[in-house]
Amino acid sequence: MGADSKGFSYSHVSVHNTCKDCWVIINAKAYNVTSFLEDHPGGEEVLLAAAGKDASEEFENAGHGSAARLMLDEFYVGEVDPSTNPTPAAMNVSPPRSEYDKDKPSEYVNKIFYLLVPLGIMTLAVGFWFYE
Ligand code: HEM
Repeated sequence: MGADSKGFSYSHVSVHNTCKDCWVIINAKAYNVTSFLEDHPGGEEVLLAAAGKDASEEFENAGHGSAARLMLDEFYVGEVDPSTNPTPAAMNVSPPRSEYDKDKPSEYVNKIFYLLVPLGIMTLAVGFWFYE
């Protein structure tokens, strides 16, 4: 199974996930970084953790500079067909909001409420004090 006109599938890349055969996907391109594991300035652990997977986000988040981006060419093995991506995140589909996120607005409203109640009581108390 190799790269056809659409490139490698995600499942093809996912089998290259060991220290002796390590590929990563960055921006829909597959890179064979096996020979680079020991030399990677960010450590081999991070590359191994991303082995066989889409590491686009991790790559961007690590703040790689132009040197790192230029190095990518050295390890390029082919395009990856985005339609074979098993995770929706990389296909730019935002995941459904979790239960936790759904609670967020009401938590915020609660906090304002807790602040407003003592403030209201204080205003009333000061009002009574002045009008007595
Ligand atoms: C083919 C892929 C990669 C190449 C060629 C590469 C190359 C480099 C290079 C040259 C640096 C030194 C700093 C710089 O020039 O920007 C670096 C740093 C770093 N890389 Fe990568 N990298 C790759 C993939 C990754 C991935 C997938 C991750 C995370 C999962 C990662 C995490 C890091 C981190 C955390 C540093 C910072 C190290 C520090 O500042 O101490 N890298 N990488």
